[in-house]
Amino acid sequence: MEKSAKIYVAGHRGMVGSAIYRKLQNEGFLQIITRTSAELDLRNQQAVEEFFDTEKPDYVFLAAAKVGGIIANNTYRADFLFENLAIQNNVIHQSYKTGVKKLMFLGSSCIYPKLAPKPLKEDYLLTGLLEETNEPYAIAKIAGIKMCDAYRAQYGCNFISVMPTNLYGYNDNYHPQNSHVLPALIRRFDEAKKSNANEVLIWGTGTPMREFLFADDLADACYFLMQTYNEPNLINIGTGEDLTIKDLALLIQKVVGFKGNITFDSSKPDGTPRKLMDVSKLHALGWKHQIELEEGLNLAYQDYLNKH
Ligand SMILES: NC(=O)C1=CN([C@@H]2O[C@H](COP(=O)(O)OP(=O)(O)OC[C@H]3O[C@@H](n4cnc5c(N)ncnc54)[C@H](OP(=O)(O)O)[C@@H]3O)[C@@H](O)[C@H]2O)C=CC1
Ligand SMILES: C[C@H]1O[C@H](OP(=O)(O)OP(=O)(O)OC[C@H]2O[C@@H](n3cnc4c(=O)[nH]c(N)nc43)[C@H](O)[C@@H]2O)[C@@H](O)[C@@H](O)C1=O
Repeated sequence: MEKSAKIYVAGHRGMVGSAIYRKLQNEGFLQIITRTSAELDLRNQQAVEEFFDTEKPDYVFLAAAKVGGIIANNTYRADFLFENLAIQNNVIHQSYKTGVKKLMFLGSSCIYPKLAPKPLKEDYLLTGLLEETNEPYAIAKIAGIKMCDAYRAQYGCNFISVMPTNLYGYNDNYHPQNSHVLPALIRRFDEAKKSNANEVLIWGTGTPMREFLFADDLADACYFLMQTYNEPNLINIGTGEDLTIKDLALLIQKVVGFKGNITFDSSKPDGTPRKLMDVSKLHALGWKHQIELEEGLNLAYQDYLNKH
C-alpha cells in the first residue's frame, strides 16, 4: 500500500478497527477514510454504493460487523445473520464495482466445525457441524470468505480473508451481558473489588478453552498480511496458545486484585469446548504476536479504568 493511498477502515471506532486505524496512522498513511455507523449504515445498499462511488478507496479493511459474546450471539440470532450478511455483501460488492485494489475481510475462529481436531487448520473449514450458540454469525462469516473467493475467481479481485481468534484490547465492549468473556470478567472483578463482594460468578463450567490475542497485535498482523498475502481461502491469526476459562478468570482476578472467591454458573452455556488455532501458516510467513496474555490484560484493565 502506497502511503498516499486512500484506505477505508470500516468499523474504525470498534476495538479492531480502531487498532488498525492507529497502526496505519503510526505507519504514516495520509488518507485514511472513516465513517461512523450513524454517518454510513453499511446495511444500506444504496448508501454504500454512493459512498464508494464518491470516495473510491484504493484499499479496504472490513472490520465493521455486528459482534458480541456467547449470549448476544445466541439471543440475537437473526440480527447476527442478517446484519453481517448485509454489511459484508454491500462492502465486498461495491469494492468490486469501484475497482478496490485489495480488500481484507475479517472472519472469526467460530467458522470452524465445533468438533474439528485441534489446533484448527485452515482446511478444516466446512468439514463438520458448527457450534450452535454462534451458528448464525459463523454462517455469515463463512459466506464472507466464499464471497471474497468468488469475486477473486470470477472477477480477479484481490480480496483476502483472515480469521482472528478471540480478541481483547483497547475500546473493547464491556457490556455485562453482551460482551465477550475477557472484558465481561474485567468488569465483574473490578465491580466486585470496589463493592467488597465475597464472590464473582463465572458463566458455564470454566472448562472450555480459549485463545486470546491483543487487538493491536491483530492490527499488526492485518497490516503485515495486507502487504504480503494475496491468496484465496483463509488464514488464521492467533497466538497458538490457549487456557481454560477458569485459568483466565484466575489471571484476571490477579490483575484486578480481587481477594474473594470465584464460583461457576453452569446454567450458562459453555459454547465450543476448545477452538485453538493452528497458526503455522502465519508463522511461516514471518509474523508472530508480541503481547502475551498477562501483559495485555494489564493494558486492557488500565484502558477499562480510564473509561469507567
Ligand atoms: N472481538 C472479537 O473477539 C473478535 C472480532 N472479530 C471480528 O473483528 C471485526 C471487528 O470486531 P470488533 O472490533 O471486536 O467489534 P466492535 O463491536 O468493537 O466494532 C464493530 C464496529 O462495526 C461498526 N458497525 C456495526 N454495524 C454497523 C453498520 N450497520 N454500519 C456501519 N458500521 C457498523 C461499528 O461502528 P460504530 O462504532 O460507528 O457504530 C463498530 O465500530 C468483526 O468483523 C468481528 O467479527 C473476529 C474474531 C474475534
Ligand atoms: C470471538 C467469539 O466469541 C463468541 O464465542 P465464545 O468464544 O464462546 O465467546 P465468549 O467470549 O462470550 O465466551 C467464552 C467462554 O467464556 C465463558 N464465560 C464465562 N463468564 C463469562 C461472561 O461473563 N461473559 C461471557 N461472554 N462469557 C463468559 C462462556 O460461557 C464461554 O464458555 C462467539 O459467539 C463468536 O462471536 C466469536 O467469534
